[in-house]
Amino acid sequence: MKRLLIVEDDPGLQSQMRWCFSDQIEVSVAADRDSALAALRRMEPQVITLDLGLPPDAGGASEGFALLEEILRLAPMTKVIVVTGREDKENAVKAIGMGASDFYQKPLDADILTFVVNRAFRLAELEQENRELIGQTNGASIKGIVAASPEMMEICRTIEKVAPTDVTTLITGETGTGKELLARALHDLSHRTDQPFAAINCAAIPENLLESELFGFEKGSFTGATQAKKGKIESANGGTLFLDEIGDMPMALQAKLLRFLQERVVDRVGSVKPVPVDVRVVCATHRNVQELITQGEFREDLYYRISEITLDVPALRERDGDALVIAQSLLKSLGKQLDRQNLSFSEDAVQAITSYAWPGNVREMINKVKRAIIMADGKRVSAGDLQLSTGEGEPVNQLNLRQVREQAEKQAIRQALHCTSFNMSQASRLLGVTRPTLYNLTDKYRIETSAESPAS
Ligand SMILES: Nc1ncnc2c1ncn2[C@@H]1O[C@H](COP(=O)(O)OP(=O)(O)OP(=O)(O)O)[C@@H](O)[C@H]1O
Repeated sequence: MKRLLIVEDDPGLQSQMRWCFSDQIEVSVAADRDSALAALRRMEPQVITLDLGLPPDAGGASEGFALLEEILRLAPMTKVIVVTGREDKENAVKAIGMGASDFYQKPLDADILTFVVNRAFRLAELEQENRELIGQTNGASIKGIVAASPEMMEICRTIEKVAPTDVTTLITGETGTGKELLARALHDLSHRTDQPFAAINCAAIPENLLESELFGFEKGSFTGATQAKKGKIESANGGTLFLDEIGDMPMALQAKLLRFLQERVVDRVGSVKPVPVDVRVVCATHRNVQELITQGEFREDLYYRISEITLDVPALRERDGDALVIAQSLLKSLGKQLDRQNLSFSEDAVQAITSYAWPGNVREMINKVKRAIIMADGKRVSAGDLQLSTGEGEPVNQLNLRQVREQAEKQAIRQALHCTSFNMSQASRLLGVTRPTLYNLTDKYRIETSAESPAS
């Protein structure tokens, strides 16, 4: 059923708008922020029309913007159409920038309003279908990337599309989220795969050495330069150059890098003869580049050059289901390396892995799992071995009770399956449901029912 929420404080307009929609659409009306949020939680509308001028700031737009932000935080998939006055173009543009999907200008025109709302419903429907399709494809198909979440599936699919092209790609995300791994995947899946992949960490090399590391130098160009040396860019010729922590590159070098990206020639330090180089450039940073630009620490023109495509890698805690599949995969691979095979996680470990926030992401997980493999007594790895507490996760920022219940159900099912080594009969007994019910639930939540890691 299509569900529309109209947020409008003018009773006359409320009823006029209501009349525009057929019986096929369930319409609710809210006149202020609190009742709009209550309706959002209760009915989960796919589309909301939002008058920006709400009380107590009916003449301005501050209350409308605050509500828009809150709606998109709680239910980011909602299509919000902002309603503004005829002269209010600036606010409409600002709202679109914040994530509203469309805008509509008063006075009311029933035909245009129905058209805009129907278009938003269609968009919501297509996005939902797309999410379902992504959910049906199992696991990440890219070698070395373990993932189960729709977020990472989408990233893998983008990587597959982008890899064969030469577009300069910027990968952003917290430390340890797998940015370098994805950069390597871009290289491996490209026609450059047999050529070099040269990586350089711009934050790890002192400023005065970075230039010669990147661009190389000629013999005698500075004290100690007893012979000429190729830089990283040249050594990546034919292949891929990975510039890690690009946000930390000093301003002076940013200018030189920009010149290289525009002209595709390298000027070695101390040389007057530019060398042509053919590389595909992939950059990564954990820093907020927009902020760096505002603070004058990063060149805006360079940003546009390096971000022809941007991949935002979500933190591990934001990826539904990834923590457990990655932990399982690490237990297997690191267990083999450390000669402690056939280990499994205990129930409290599974619980702790799914509820911990993983601030250091996969890198932190690698350290914790490695430690746990060494510390575990017997065949079971406990939450204590992982140095994790077994406290319950707080259901913060959840939309409503249904969402909290679904998260809890998914977590309990995954836990039961892992604890019983994917024996459906035992898992269903553990959960107090019948086997068919468990199958229905694993289908509903698209939970893996075999021990096979969904991707590797
Ligand atoms: N989805 C994943 N599946 C398997 N291993 C992963 C995954 N994501 C990250 N890793 C592993 O975690 C470690 C950290 O990943 P990586 O170095 O790519 O992160 P990063 O985002 O580049 O980190 P930093 O910003 O600190 O450089 C690597 O050993 C990588 O192989």
